Amino acid sequence: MGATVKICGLSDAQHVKAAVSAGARYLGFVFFPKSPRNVSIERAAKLMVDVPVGVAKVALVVNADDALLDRITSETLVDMVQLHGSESPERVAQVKARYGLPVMKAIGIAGPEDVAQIERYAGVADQLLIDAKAPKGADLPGGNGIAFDWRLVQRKYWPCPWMLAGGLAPDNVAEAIRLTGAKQVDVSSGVESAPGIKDDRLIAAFCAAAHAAN
Ligand SMILES: O=C(O)c1ccccc1NCC(=O)[C@H](O)[C@H](O)COP(=O)(O)O
Repeated sequence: MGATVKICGLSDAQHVKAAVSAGARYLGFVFFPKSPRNVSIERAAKLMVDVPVGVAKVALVVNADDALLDRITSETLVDMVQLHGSESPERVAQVKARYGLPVMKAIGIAGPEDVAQIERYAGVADQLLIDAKAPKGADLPGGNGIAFDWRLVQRKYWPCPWMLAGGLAPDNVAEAIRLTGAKQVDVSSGVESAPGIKDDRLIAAFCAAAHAAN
């Protein structure tokens, strides 16, 4: 059966092409200046033009205000917004209403108390990104290459689609899918040769492993 793949943190045409060729169905573009994967709106706009129909272009933001989202949504061909900060369920609803785009809300998981938070968003977000919680004091709220205990979300049911993320890589994604039952997976660091530098071969290997998993 296999899982659908999102490759996050793309910032150049070569790796966009590699992700599309490998069969990724979501491409993430990070608009967060502290990130090594940050892209300008102008650059993202150019990268999104050549993405084929059927592959979703996801704009990742962290506690973004309307001014930033107004620019991203009007100047690029973005298909979905990923909220990766401490946005409330009300903010998720506002973003959906204002831009008419589907919203994916990221939830950081470290323990059972975080899993309980998922319920607050499951009725309002179009998708959930169930990710590892960033360590205290980390510069980035995501993209840290850290896994959480997958048993915390094993065979859970939520009333909206969800994606598993956090520390996934070509050599552990099949096991993560098997254990959690995830139908969608997201990766950033695990397909990089250095922070922010994607690797075509790792992208292909990750997609192949996720697609073959059951
Ligand atoms: O990737 C980033 O640099 C980033 C920066 C700020 C907020 C979120 C970020 N990434 C979020 C993602 O969707 C990552 O793909 C996800 O956290 C998994 O990352 P990784 O563990 O590195 O595969």
